[in-house]
Amino acid sequence: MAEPVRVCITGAAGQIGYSLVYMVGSGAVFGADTPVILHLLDIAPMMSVLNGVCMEISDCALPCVRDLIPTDNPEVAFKDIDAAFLVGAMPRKEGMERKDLLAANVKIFKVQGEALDKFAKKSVKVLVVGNPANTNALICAKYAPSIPRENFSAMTRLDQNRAQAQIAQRLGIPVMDVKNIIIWGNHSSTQFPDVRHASATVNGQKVSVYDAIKDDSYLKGDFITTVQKRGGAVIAARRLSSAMSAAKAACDHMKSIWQGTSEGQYVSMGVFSDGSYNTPEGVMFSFPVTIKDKKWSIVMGLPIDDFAQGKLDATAKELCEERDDAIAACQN
Ligand SMILES: NC(=O)C1=CN([C@@H]2O[C@H](COP(=O)(O)OP(=O)(O)OC[C@H]3O[C@@H](n4cnc5c(N)ncnc54)[C@H](O)[C@@H]3O)[C@@H](O)[C@H]2O)C=CC1
Ligand SMILES: O=C([O-])CC(=O)C(=O)O
Repeated sequence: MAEPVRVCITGAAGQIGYSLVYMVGSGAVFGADTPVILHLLDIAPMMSVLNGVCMEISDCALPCVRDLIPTDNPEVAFKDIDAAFLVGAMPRKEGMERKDLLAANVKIFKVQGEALDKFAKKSVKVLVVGNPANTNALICAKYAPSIPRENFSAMTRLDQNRAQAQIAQRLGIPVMDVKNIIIWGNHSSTQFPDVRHASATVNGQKVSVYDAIKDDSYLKGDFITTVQKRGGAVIAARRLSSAMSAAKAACDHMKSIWQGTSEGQYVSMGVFSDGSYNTPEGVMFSFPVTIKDKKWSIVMGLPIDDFAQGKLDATAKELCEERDDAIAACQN
């Protein structure tokens, strides 16, 4: 068996945590032959619930789980970790936008950035899930200056999965036959789910999604708004935000980092913008990326038409506003 990977999951006593701890423990992310030591962080009042989660994980008798470390102490949670899923944060309720969570959540990511800086391995890969995810990831990285900023990313994989599922359902094909849908920008209702470069395999033939769907007004209208508003639709239906699908997407995201992307395929994640595609440098912008040896590269050279450029500009503007609000909130 390989060397154990130390993995921290924050908010481990919460909704997403309940699915995520199991999925990571089952070997779905780091591989069925890789043992994991799970560092599970939550706040002090949740320790009894967290102990219950640990009892259940133990009762699952998962071969990959080498050890469980439940704690309310960030030093213990982040000590020498290789990977972190930063989930612990307040979820939104009906009627809120994700950015309404900024004031409540951003300081958590400041404190956790400082703790990662002190205690985690410098090679740690940090995935931020807690909302507003892009801006929380930016703040977390800012307060962890000794860790390369490329090691931080924000989750838009749930949006990618949602978009892929919508297209597959519309075409009546399996989800795996839809490839390379892109989520640009913020994990918010300004995100741009883009199928212009995506392909679908229909009746054994690989064609562009545009040619397969043959409905421009759907692809530029209802498709985009359905994906943008899917989180809100789940909240309206469940009275709780997406949890199982969020945990699955977090696993997909970290697995892409750990195991790389396959030839010809890209995935979307919020990463530091270097100004590519005329986006504002330094915000955490969701781009299509390929990954090799745990390092991501933005897919370059995709043509952007006027419609797409308008969408990119709108989500970029929102990210700049969130960044400014978050930096101000951290100084109070
Ligand atoms: N990026 C994405 O695609 C998605 C993001 N989310 C976000 O994920 C976050 C968590 O969602 P749920 O699990 O549904 O919420 P939840 O309320 O069920 O669980 C959150 C857990 O985090 C804990 N927590 C709070 N402050 C903490 C801290 N400082 N350190 C450690 N743990 C802390 C809470 O005690 C709680 O157990 C929310 O912000 C939600 O909006 C949810 C779905 C998708
Ligand atoms: O919508 C929410 O607040 C939770 C979330 O981020 C999602 O489901 O995409």
